Amino acid sequence: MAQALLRWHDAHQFCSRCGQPTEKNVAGSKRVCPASKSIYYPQMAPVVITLVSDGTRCLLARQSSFPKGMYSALAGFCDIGESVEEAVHREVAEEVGLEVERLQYSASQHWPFPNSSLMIACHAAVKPGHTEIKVNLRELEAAAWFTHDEVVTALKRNDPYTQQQNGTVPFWLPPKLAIAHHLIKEWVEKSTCSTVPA
Ligand SMILES: NC(=O)C1=CN([C@@H]2O[C@H](COP(=O)(O)OP(=O)(O)OC[C@H]3O[C@@H](n4cnc5c(N)ncnc54)[C@H](O)[C@@H]3O)[C@@H](O)[C@H]2O)C=CC1
Repeated sequence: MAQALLRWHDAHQFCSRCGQPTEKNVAGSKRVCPASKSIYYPQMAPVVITLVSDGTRCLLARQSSFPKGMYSALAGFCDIGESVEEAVHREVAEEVGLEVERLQYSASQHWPFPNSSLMIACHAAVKPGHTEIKVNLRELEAAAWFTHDEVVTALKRNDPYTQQQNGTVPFWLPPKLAIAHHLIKEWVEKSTCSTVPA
């Protein structure tokens, strides 16, 4: 978190109104422009991350920039004016063409990479009978439904690169520090898909 704050100070040394240098306050919680009197506060971008389930399987996806074999839950930045619920519906529809319902908040996390984001993690159920994935190839490389057993096995893979066979890295999941890991583990442990209220 400290690094994220230092990066923000570094990138906000000048006033965007008048171009004059800004000054950091003693606590480092804001910057002030002595010329225009403008005050600048560190910013965090809200991001929704959603684990979609069809009752027995969960949907995981990967971007081409991810390490080989790694799949995660669907994530995306909230647009201005959007609620968390609206962002979840829009992101899932945009990325995999599915409609979701019964959203359930799970947890949140500050994520400093590449800039400060507030990750808001939710579970959601796909509309019954409408599970066909249409991968948006501008955003994702692949997306698929994974069974409970497949996810349990993947969670146990700490170092997938040592387990590769014929040069193929097996399916693996984000590390423990990522909220995506928490969301997936929660789904496995509590069978969240079946406990989401009807
Ligand atoms: N902690 C975790 O478990 C996870 C964290 N993440 C983080 O969530 C964030 C969003 O994930 P993705 O959509 O996959 O990221 P992404 O990096 O693929 O960004 C998608 C698009 O959003 C745009 N964008 C970048 N910053 C923005 C901002 N502040 N506001 C609005 N749009 C912005 C970019 O131009 C890009 O086209 C990333 O920062 C990623 O690192 C993603 C998955 C898991």
